[in-house]
Amino acid sequence: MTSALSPSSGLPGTRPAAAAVGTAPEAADPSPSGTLRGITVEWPAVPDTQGLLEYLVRDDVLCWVRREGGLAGFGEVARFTASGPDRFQQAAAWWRGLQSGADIENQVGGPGTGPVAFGSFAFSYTSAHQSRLVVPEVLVGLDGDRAWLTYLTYDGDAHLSAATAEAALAAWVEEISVERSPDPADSLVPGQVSEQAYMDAVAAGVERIQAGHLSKLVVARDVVANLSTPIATAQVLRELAARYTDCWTYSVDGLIGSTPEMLIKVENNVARARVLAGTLDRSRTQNHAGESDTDYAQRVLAGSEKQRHEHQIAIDSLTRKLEPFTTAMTSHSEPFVLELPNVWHLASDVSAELAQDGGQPPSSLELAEAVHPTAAVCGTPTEVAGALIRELEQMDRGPYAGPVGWTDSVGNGEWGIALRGAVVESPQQVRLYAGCGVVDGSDPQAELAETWAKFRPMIEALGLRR
Ligand SMILES: C=C(O[C@@H]1C=C(C(=O)O)C=C[C@H]1O)C(=O)O
Repeated sequence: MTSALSPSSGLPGTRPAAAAVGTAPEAADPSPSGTLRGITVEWPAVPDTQGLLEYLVRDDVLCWVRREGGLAGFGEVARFTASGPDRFQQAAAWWRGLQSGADIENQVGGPGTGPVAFGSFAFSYTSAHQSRLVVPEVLVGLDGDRAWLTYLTYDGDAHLSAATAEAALAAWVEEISVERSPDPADSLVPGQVSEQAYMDAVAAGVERIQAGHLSKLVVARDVVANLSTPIATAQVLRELAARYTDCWTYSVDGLIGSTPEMLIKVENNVARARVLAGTLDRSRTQNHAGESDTDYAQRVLAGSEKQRHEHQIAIDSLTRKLEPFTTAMTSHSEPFVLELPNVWHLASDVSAELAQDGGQPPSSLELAEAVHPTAAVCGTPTEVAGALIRELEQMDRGPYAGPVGWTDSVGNGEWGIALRGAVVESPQQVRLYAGCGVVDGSDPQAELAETWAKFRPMIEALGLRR
């Protein structure tokens, strides 16, 4: 297990582009010097037309965006990295420590105001990948008609006001990242898990399920995009956010994507989750004459014993892990069909009142740790599935299928599951990940096809073809 801590003095606009996820963490630094100071002010200047998408202009933007709302962060005043089984607890302790000495004037209040950390956590406690929390210097937040701007600094002489916050933001967005056009020389090549290896792993998973070792397993693979010119991350994020409006578009330090699955959201003592399991590729289902798309998806997904079984396993795993933290929990009695541009999913929304243990409800980060990994991305039982994933996939998932999102200083936050995404390993190399739930009766060829449907959002946003 390792951990590293580093601050940055962060004059507005002076930091280089954020390191890609695949690179080594910055050298450990003892602690940020001085006091973290900050201000959150109302921000009436967010444009009506595209909302937060207007701020996805730099490749190093930190973001969490859905339907024009969410958070966009610039620069960096502090970061924490860790790996191993304690990565969540270490990150939570560091985050609490950072707050305890901070001097913040929060004129707005509510989730996402005051200091915010964006984060991404490795799927596995065995992963070499560094989980991280990154605290931006400037943050723009938009939630319905509430918009705010936060400016943080370790500079004891900095004047904190709406005007200086605005100037700090202006300095960051002055320099806009270049766009790129698709190039015929761009290519998509097999990653660590070839198509054949993937199908073999699915078949082996089905055998173990039939032998009674477990009831569900999620098997994933990767493909690599080799780009002839550097990726234009901001452009990719804007495309994802504009197209996948029901998803949460994320960007944390080179981990980018648009996830349809909410692991856990905490807002004022209420926790919510969106559980997905059960998938139908929309591109393969053109001919269902006489039946509407929705009826067709409803019949094939909700009407399928196999899909419902897989879905129920995923819900049970979440509710079982969430239950100890709650006083009441509700979920749809029937899953609904979530329509995305690439696929339909069977979906269930869960919401729960959080228990106030000694006056303090659990934070979003604590809950993310408690519920990760759900059966939607690992399997059931968790330990058996986790060990089998390591044995069969033979790849380090890194941050794929781990929690990605943000937390504020009072524990509100949103942690999605890092799906339908990619890791920018270098400006011209991007690794995409996708996986499928395997149960008794799963067909390796069909699961392979489903991974292509799940790669599609990133493939298209990168301007590639299969
Ligand atoms: C594992 C992924 O997706 C998960 C698996 C699903 C399934 O098998 O039906 C559906 C949604 C997600 O919970 C992925 O997108 O990589």
